[in-house]
Amino acid sequence: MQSARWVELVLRVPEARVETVSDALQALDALSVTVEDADADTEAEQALFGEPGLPPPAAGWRHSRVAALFDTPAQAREAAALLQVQDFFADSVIEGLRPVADTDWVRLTQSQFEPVPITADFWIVPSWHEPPAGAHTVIRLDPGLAFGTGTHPTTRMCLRWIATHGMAGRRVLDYGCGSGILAIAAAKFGASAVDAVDIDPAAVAATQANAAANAVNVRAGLPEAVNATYDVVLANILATPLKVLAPLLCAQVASTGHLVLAGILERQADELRAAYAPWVTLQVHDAVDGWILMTAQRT
Ligand SMILES: C[S@@+](CC[C@H](N)C(=O)[O-])C[C@H]1O[C@@H](n2cnc3c(N)ncnc32)[C@H](O)[C@@H]1O
Repeated sequence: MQSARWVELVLRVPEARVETVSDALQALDALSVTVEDADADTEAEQALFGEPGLPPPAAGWRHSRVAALFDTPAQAREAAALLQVQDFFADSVIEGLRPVADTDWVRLTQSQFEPVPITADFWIVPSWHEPPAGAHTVIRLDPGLAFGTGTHPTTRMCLRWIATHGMAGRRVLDYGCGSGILAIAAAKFGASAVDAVDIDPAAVAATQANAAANAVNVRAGLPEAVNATYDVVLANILATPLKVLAPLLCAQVASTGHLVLAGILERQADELRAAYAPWVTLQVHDAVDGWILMTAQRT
């Protein structure tokens, strides 16, 4: 059994008061203050993020659960008593105190990232795990700043496509590379040259580091760096940017080359097909958890 190391004071606070209450908790010597959606997983839950390029539907949650960490229960109770007599606290509620165990945070985080199977013998394996028996192709990847640890269905579908479509000798472009996972997979499966680009410089740096850690050759850079055509162009972004990028991505697919698109929801298949129709005929190749993989081959 782990003993309680700290205590958390938990409050329910309306949107307009979150900043004031958080500031007051800091002033009352809280070690940390965290804010989450108090209505999460209920009918009252509201999305805060819109589609890319569109404004968010709301600036903040209607009600927040504010949790302030204190060293001792006495400090937490004293903070609660002081807050309760403030005018700005009138429409907030004290939900209670809860003990916080002294956890091994590194181990806890690591335990949430297990090896991910893509096919029977192709696995994504965090550096602190031994590769499973029978894993002939392994990408070593730790959760980091960039998207793409192999756990998201869109990434897994792209990886499965790469693993089952013979990359040997092919020139591959990973457009929107994130962690570089697709580029690294293409290189591991024998691609002769792999370029990876992203608008986010942190993703470019992550791709370079991850490629080096996996001992593969990937040329990573910003999108402006691309001026060639490829046998395979992979882009796991989202439907809206994919539609905008249609002419550019199609221009990068060589004759008889493949275009592989992910980040698309099932209901968006027709819009994507229409956006790419002037150049290629997209087809749904795979589907996982409401996401689809769309592919096309240039003639
Ligand atoms: C969903 S992540 C995919 C990462 C990785 N390729 C994977 O499959 O897991 C999308 C990436 O595309 C990048 N991105 C978004 N819009 C882009 C654009 N217009 N041009 C290039 N990269 C873009 C983002 O910065 C992000 O790293």
